[in-house]
Amino acid sequence: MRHGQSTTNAEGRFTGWTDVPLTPRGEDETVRAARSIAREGLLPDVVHTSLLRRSVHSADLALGTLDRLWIPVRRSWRLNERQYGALTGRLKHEVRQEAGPGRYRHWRRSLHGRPAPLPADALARLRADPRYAALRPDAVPAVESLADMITRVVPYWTDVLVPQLRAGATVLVVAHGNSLRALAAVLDRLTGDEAERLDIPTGAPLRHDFDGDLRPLVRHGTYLDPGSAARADLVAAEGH
Ligand SMILES: O=C(O)[C@@H](CO)OP(=O)(O)O
Repeated sequence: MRHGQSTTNAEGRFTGWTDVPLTPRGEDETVRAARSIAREGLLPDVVHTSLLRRSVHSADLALGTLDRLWIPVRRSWRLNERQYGALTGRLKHEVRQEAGPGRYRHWRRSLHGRPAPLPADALARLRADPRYAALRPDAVPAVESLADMITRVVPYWTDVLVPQLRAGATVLVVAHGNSLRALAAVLDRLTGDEAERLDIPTGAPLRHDFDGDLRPLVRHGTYLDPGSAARADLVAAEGH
């Protein structure tokens, strides 16, 4: 599940690694999402979040609603949102207007598109953030493409999520639009075109069941709430 709506989502800004809170609507989305998880009988045995508060808080709200605040939690920078570099904090509609629809789409959704990097002072501040202290400084990126994100997410899938799934656990990942696109690219074995067309709405649980070889039974998974596909189209249209 992607976190609930954040303050910068509501403003229509690129967010990336900026640590912004949820809006009241985002909190509400997350509680509703947890209710659909409960209706589906999918009580998680373990939860994973990024190091950003919109993911952490969404997971807490969901687990609180499910009365599962006690389950093991693992947080990782590998699940953080994509580093959007110089686009961080910018209004999407302004960027689209300045750069044109083709470049905007290339930067936002293509496999290899990378905008300009984060300015040096902003990168230095991020690298000094105590939450990234255990990382090699160059692991905190100045900008990332979706392909870079896939490289970042693969070890988490292989070393952390796969062993839990193999052990039969129901695993809840509460992360971000682009870290979840990267995870979907890995587990659904998406082509570049498919990854480019994938948009993930906030607070919409997406269910994946796997066979013994960890291949998804339903490619692309199934949204618990049937209205989620229409909400994904709204994400695609952001900035238009
Ligand atoms: O701003 C961001 O970090 C992401 C998610 O909110 O935006 P986009 O959907 O445009 O990749």
